[in-house]
Amino acid sequence: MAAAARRRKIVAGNWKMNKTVPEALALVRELRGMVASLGDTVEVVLAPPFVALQPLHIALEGAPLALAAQNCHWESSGAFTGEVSAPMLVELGCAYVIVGHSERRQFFGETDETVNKRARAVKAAGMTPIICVGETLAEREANRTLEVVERQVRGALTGFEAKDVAGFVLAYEPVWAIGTGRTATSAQAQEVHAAIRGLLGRLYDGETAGRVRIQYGGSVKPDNAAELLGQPDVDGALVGGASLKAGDFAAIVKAAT
Ligand SMILES: O=C(CO)COP(=O)(O)O
Repeated sequence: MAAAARRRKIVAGNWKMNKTVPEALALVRELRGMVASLGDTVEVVLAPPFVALQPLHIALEGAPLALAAQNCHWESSGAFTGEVSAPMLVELGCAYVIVGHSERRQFFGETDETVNKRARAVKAAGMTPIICVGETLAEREANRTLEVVERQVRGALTGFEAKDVAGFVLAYEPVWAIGTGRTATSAQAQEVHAAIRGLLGRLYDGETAGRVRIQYGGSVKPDNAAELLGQPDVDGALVGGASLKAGDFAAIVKAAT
């Protein structure tokens, strides 16, 4: 597809609930040099825990590494003990916010509706949502993968216009591949990515569908990244475990160049 050439690959490290602030700073010190030497053909994003955002924002000044938060609330302020809002994250230098990660859907009651509300708050604050979708093993085995993923994409994008969506990042993360070492094959990933892009074409238009970047996530490692990232509709990776080691993460970024 001609549009693929216009999509700059995006590799993001989702650190989940890992790394204290000193550990986060140490990892970034190692990563900075490794990633800088790879040029700017790939956009590189780090999603540390909330508490490390401010220190990393300072540490990353001038570095070609963007920051993402792992979640945010949909209200901009108020009586929501323990929550963090989108305007607060902008202040800390976040360009992206991950919304709807399967761990949040599984453990924290996230629904298609709340994912949509969070994505709206992210957009309203001037950041870009990285919207996660993906089926469970039971859903895949019941041949419901595309139905589930399409429902999640439609739900997350409710109320958005084409001009908003064109800049969004979606992440296809099959739940059975997350943290299991069991990666989707490149063919399985490409099938779902192409289906998502087809849906975007139906919901909006071909131009918009051609611009949305769709990451794959789920046990992406240095030894499988090139194969996955070589698929025509795979525009990057959302990396969990392997993003906690500078050498592994840099190798995955390199595979995207
Ligand atoms: O959930 C993920 C990224 O958001 C993937 O995690 P792993 O790379 O550890 O499988």
